[in-house]
Order: sequence, then structure tokens, then C-alpha cells
Amino acid sequence: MNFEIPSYLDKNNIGPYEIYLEQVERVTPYLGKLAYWVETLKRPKRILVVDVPIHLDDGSVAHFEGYRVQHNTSRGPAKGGVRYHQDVTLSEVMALSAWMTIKNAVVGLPYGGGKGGIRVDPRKLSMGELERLTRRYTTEIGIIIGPDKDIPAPDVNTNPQVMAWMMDTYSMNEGKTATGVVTGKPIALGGSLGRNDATGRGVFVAGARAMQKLGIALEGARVTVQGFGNVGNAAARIFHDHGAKVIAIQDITGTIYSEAGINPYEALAFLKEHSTLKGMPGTESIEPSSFWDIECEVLIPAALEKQITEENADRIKTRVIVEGANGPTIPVADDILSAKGVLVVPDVLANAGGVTVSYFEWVQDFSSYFWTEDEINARLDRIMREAFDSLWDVKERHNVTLRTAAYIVACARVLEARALRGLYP
Ligand SMILES: NC(=O)C1=CN([C@@H]2O[C@H](COP(=O)(O)OP(=O)(O)OC[C@H]3O[C@@H](n4cnc5c(N)ncnc54)[C@H](O)[C@@H]3O)[C@@H](O)[C@H]2O)C=CC1
Ligand SMILES: O=C(O)CCC(=O)C(=O)O
Repeated sequence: MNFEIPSYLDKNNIGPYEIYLEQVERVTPYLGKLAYWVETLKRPKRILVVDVPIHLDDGSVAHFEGYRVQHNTSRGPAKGGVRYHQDVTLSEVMALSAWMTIKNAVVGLPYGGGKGGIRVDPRKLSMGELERLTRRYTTEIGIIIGPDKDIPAPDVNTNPQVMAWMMDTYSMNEGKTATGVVTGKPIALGGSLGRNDATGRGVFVAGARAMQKLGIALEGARVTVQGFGNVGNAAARIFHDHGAKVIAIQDITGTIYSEAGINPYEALAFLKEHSTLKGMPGTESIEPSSFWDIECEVLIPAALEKQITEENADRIKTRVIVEGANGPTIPVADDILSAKGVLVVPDVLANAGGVTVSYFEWVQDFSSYFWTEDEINARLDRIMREAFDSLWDVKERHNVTLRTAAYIVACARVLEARALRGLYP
């Protein structure tokens, strides 16, 4: 007989929002009097589910389900990206928006947390269909977004062009150009220098700080990267630029390995030309699941959630995991890694570089005064280093993981704002 483990007993099958709730649960004992308000963190402030109908190129009509979730606005407007993916669910968008609340508080940005998404495989759409989808979605969520309400940005499968269409659609509907309604825009439309590489750069700064704490040299350190898009690609390039050796890269098209090291610039050029990583000269193509067995000093998951589970956590042979992706490690795997002495630099810190430069973009748009790339990178590096160091102090003081330290700091900041604002009598 074939028994299926019920999902509530299968720790690897935990839903994204349940992962977030478990993370909040773990931190509640450290919140002192602020724990009185903890329910605030468990309930998204506002959820909008929209039907997005578009004309396909063949003249038929297709309907897609879209979401925008504003998890929390205690510290400021909601802020977070928009994902286009065939597996997007409401639970996933709720979790991603909650992680934005935590992340924005970790790096001290004056934002709450939000996230959006459409359940669609964008690879199956033409450019025209993608534009129509984006414009219709923007109009549908237009009732809750705005430069001082909720500011979307890129996430998986969305990019500066998608942000340009969102900005234009919102502006048309408002009757005025509102550059501050989205970030991650092209430079010609009020985008910021440095935003493209910002998340990967932040991954590098946080990862390098963690290596320094453990006494691991950057020069020659072996790095493996899962996901070779905006985040993984930039992180790989910047680690490579600082002397580390990228020995494996995995994306949806394949997994490549080279003990001698892979030049990420050449891997990107190869991917652009051949639409796959497989077959890149000087590398060996390996089975996707073998990626987790590769011995390295730094592992960067930079693809999707729930990649590191009870099943593969034991096999991982690394010193540091720097979470470029949101939610790549499920709680049971976190415990296994912690027991093994692997340092996990959590998503809510490690990938906060993107939203930090989004914040810079928003500030620049409001003041119509634009900074140099050096200024942006210097400010980003400082924010990432200071956030890392303050979490490290909390980790040492309470003898907890860096993730729990991040949640202690962030939840206290959000709940302090909640308590000060009070409730309507
Ligand atoms: N773009 C940004 O500024 C930020 C993104 N993130 C997070 O980083 C992660 C990646 O986002 P982006 O790089 O923006 O997306 P992207 O769309 O640019 O790239 C995604 C990459 O993941 C790969 N991928 C997808 N499914 C995979 C699978 N099952 N196995 C292996 N590889 C797979 C794709 O092939 C692609 O290389 C997501 O978790 C996202 O939420 C976090 C902070 C900011
Ligand atoms: O740049 C932003 O506003 C948000 C980026 C994002 O979606 C994330 O950090 O997960």
C-alpha cells in the first residue's frame, strides 16, 4: 500500500507562510513586553487577489491570477518585488511580503513589507503579451499601490522593462508621471545606478563579513551558486572579482562544475548565446541533485524557496551559506545546519542590498537629484556591514543563530512602532 505523509506531518512539505510563522514563533520568547503585540506579525495587513485578463496574440483571451499583499505598514509604506512564475501561490506571496517586513526592519529602512506576483510562466508569453499582462495587473493593483503607499520592484522573472511598464501604466491612470511608484526602473526613467547588481553586491558584503568572522580567506575560497539570474549572477561575479573561485553554478537549464573555477562573466556570455549553461567549455555538466554534495567554503542559494531541506541539509559540506534567495532553507534544515556548525547568513540580511538601493532610488526620485554609483555602493556597503555587525552582537549575546538574531532585532523594531502608534480606541 502506498501511504502519503499528511502535509502537517511532513516537515519538508511546510508551506511558505508556515515557515515564516515558525520563524516568528522561535523569536517570541526574546521579545519581552513587545510580545504583547506579536499577533500583528502573524496577520498580513491587506491582501488583494486580482483576475488579470489579457488578449493573447492569437486573438483569444487568457486569465491569470495575480496578488499584492501588504504584510505590514507599521514603519512606513509597504515595499517589495513582483514575481512572475507558474508556481506562485497566495501563501508564497504572503510569506515573501512578511519576509520584506522583517528585511526592511533589519536594515533600518522606513518601510513595511509587501510583495506581489502573478501565476504565469512568462517564458510562454510574447513581449506584447507580457506588456499587456503587466499593464493590466498594474491597473488592477493600482487601488492599493502608490509612491507613499506601496512601492513594487523586480523579483523573479521581472526586470527594469517590466518596472517601466508598471510606472507608465500607474502614471497614465493618475494623470501625472509618478516615477516613485516602483523601483528597479531603467536609468532613463528615474532608476538608480547600482540597483541591478545591488542584491548580489549585498550578498557579497554580508558573505565576506561572515567569512572574516570565521577566519576564512576570500582568496581562493570555493563558492557554489544556485540560480544565475539577477542575484546569483551578480554575487558570482563579485565573489570572483575579489579572488574567490566559483566552482559550480546551477540554474534551470543545468548544473556545471569545475574544480579549477568557472569565470562567471564567461558563463553569462555562454548562457546568453546558447540559452543553457550545459556544455560550457572547461566545465562538467552534473546531475542537479549532486550540486548539494559539492564541498565548498561558501554556498549561495539564489533561486527559489525551500531548496535546503531535511533531505539535503546533511549532505551539504560548506562553512557558510549566504541566502541570496528568499526562504531557501526550511526550519528543520536550519536546525541540522546549525548543529553541524554551518553559519547561515539569513535571507532577511543577506539579500537586503536590493531593497536598500531601491530605497536610494525612491529617495533620489523624490528629490530629483541623482547620486554617483560610487556614492550608492559606499552607502550600501556601510548599511550591510553595520546591519551584519549588529546582528552578530545579538547572536553572541543570546547564543542564537544569525536568523533568530535578525528576527529579534526586526520584530522588536516593527512591534515598537506598532506599540507607539497604538490602536484606535
Ligand atoms: N531581484 C532582486 O533584487 C531580489 C531577489 N531576491 C530573491 O532572489 C531569488 C532570485 O531572484 P532573481 O535573481 O531576481 O530572479 P531571476 O529571475 O533573475 O533569476 C532566477 C534564477 O533562478 C534559476 N532557477 C529557477 N528555478 C530554479 C530551480 N528549480 N533550480 C535551479 N535554479 C533555478 C533561474 O534559472 C534563474 O537563473 C528569489 O528568491 C528572489 O526572491 C531577493 C532580494 C532581491
Ligand atoms: O527592491 C525592492 O523593493 C524589493 C526587492 C525584493 O523583492 C526582495 O528583497 O525580496
